[in-house]
Amino acid sequence: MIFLPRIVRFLRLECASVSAHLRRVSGMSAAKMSPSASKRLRILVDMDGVLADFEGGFLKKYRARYPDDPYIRLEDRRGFWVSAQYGHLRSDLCDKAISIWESKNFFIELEPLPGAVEAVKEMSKLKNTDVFICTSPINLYSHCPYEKYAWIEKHLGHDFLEQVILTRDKTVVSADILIDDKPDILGVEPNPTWEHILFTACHNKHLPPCSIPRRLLSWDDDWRGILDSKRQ
Ligand SMILES: Cc1cn([C@H]2C[C@H](OP(=O)(O)O)[C@@H](CO)O2)c(=O)[nH]c1=O
Ligand SMILES: [Mg+2]
Repeated sequence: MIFLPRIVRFLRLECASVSAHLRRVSGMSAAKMSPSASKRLRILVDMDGVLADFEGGFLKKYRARYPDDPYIRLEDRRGFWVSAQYGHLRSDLCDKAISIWESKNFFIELEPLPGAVEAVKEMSKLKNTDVFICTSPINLYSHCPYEKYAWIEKHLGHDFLEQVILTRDKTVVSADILIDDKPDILGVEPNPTWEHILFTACHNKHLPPCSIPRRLLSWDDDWRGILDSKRQ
């Protein structure tokens, strides 16, 4: 009986060194291997342009509805607001562009961006990691908020509905990271708690590096490394 505490201590030390060894050989993140060793992270993941292909879905439906009007190829997109660039092309095209995302079924029918669903599912399973979808609805609320929830249920599962934050002002939400394709995320809070990671999209890929935050080029890029860098 007197040896029991020693045996327990020995086993604890052995477990710790085996775990450190496994981490070294597998290259696994600290979060996954050792929950107590790393900081808990709260991650906000934007929806349109990060999980759902807003730009691709828009162009497809715009061309189908207005086949005789000019359009902007995805490689020629500049600036976050689609309607602004269409309005510059020809003034009546601004309203035509808006009519696309104000239509029923626009948001629910958006395709997931490559790797997005897999990445968010994996991220949400990491130890010490809370993942929320943080998305802004359009003000015409007849379809968009409902369809955003329906999209999340369809692609990420019913349980993910617990993780949804609908807000027009992301600066008031507190988190460690916000992954978002909008270059300027402004609101009433001048100093949001999160670091903005700019998710590359057709409309922002030409911005000069000095004017923007850290980037995630796609879901194939090293999002795990970005999370780990915030746990230190
Ligand atoms: C009007 C417009 C909206 N959106 C997206 C951004 C918002 O979603 P999200 O916050 O998930 O990125 C939503 C409402 O503005 O539609 C664009 O991405 N480009 C546009 O031009
Ligand atoms: Mg977005």
